[in-house]
Amino acid sequence: MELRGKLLDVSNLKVSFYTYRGVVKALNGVELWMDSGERLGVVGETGCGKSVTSLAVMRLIEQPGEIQEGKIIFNGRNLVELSEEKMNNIRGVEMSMIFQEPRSSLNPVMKVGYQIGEAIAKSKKIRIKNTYPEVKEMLRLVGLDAERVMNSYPHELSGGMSQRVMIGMALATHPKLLIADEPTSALDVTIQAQILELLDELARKMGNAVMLITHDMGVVAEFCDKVLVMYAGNSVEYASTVRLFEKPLHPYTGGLLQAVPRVGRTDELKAIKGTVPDLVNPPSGCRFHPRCPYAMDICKAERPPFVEIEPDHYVACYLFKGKNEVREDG
Ligand SMILES: Nc1ncnc2c1ncn2[C@@H]1O[C@H](COP(=O)(O)OP(=O)(O)OP(=O)(O)O)[C@@H](O)[C@H]1O
Repeated sequence: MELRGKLLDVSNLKVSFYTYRGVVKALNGVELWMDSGERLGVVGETGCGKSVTSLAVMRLIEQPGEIQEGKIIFNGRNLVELSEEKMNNIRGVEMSMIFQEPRSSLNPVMKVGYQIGEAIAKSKKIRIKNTYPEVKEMLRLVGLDAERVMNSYPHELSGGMSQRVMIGMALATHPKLLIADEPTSALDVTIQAQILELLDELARKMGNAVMLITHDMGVVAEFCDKVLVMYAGNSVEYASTVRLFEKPLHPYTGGLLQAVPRVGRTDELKAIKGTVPDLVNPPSGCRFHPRCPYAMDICKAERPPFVEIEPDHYVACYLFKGKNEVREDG
């Protein structure tokens, strides 16, 4: 099988959660890929499966959830098939993750320096006390007063400082991939910009790829090379950021972009009509069809495949076939 991304290539990823309400079919065949050093933005409305996708890539889906099908090829290995022991040597070493709530990922009763030291010790198989010079350097790199922060407990740090610590911890092992799940959503607006700038600078310096999960298209425009748009557990559009903003093809992407506020814009923001579907009983065929102004009979019957419409521009929509646009009323 030819890989679409040299670093990461996720295909037909299906994840379900077995709840008292029924089976939540959260991911319904997600397609996603990345090259080394690339930044991919993953966007879509709440509940579309962005977080579940990133957790699945880290193999962190827990009960009642389960990866049911698909491949996650990372650096030449299919993570779906790896033992937990092997996965443990990859997680936090070759790929790391940062979350929206930095403090919830830090251990409240351990000093920050020790926690970063632990991460480095694991990846280098050395003792924690031998990691301190590196810990200090990392804290300096993320713009913190190393001496002070090393000896602090998480509750002594502000939200922005904690996120800096998390970034330092995630990058201390020089991972090939950093997954950032809404890393700035819980922070003040001014701090958000600083954290993004820091991520940008460090990823550039260290050359790691970044998967950025966000609902903010402005952040995507600024930070990402490529964008994946998800809807109700499916990949619906993938393109370079420039191309996606210039020529969105999927009706859902069009709606998402129209919902972005822009300076100087006087027309009313058009949110996408309708609501996200219940994933216990998702719509048949294309899960977007009940909200789509262009829905045809086939959209209700069959799930559209994710196909390349023009070089490096993929869409899952029956309005487009191969390289010819066939939308008639758009
Ligand atoms: N532990 C769980 N148990 C049951 N359902 C879950 C669980 N975790 C996620 N889901 C379901 O999986 C779907 C995808 O959720 P996910 O958190 O990935 O969405 P998201 O796109 O990241 O949303 P948000 O932007 O709100 O973070 C949702 O329908 C959600 O309810």
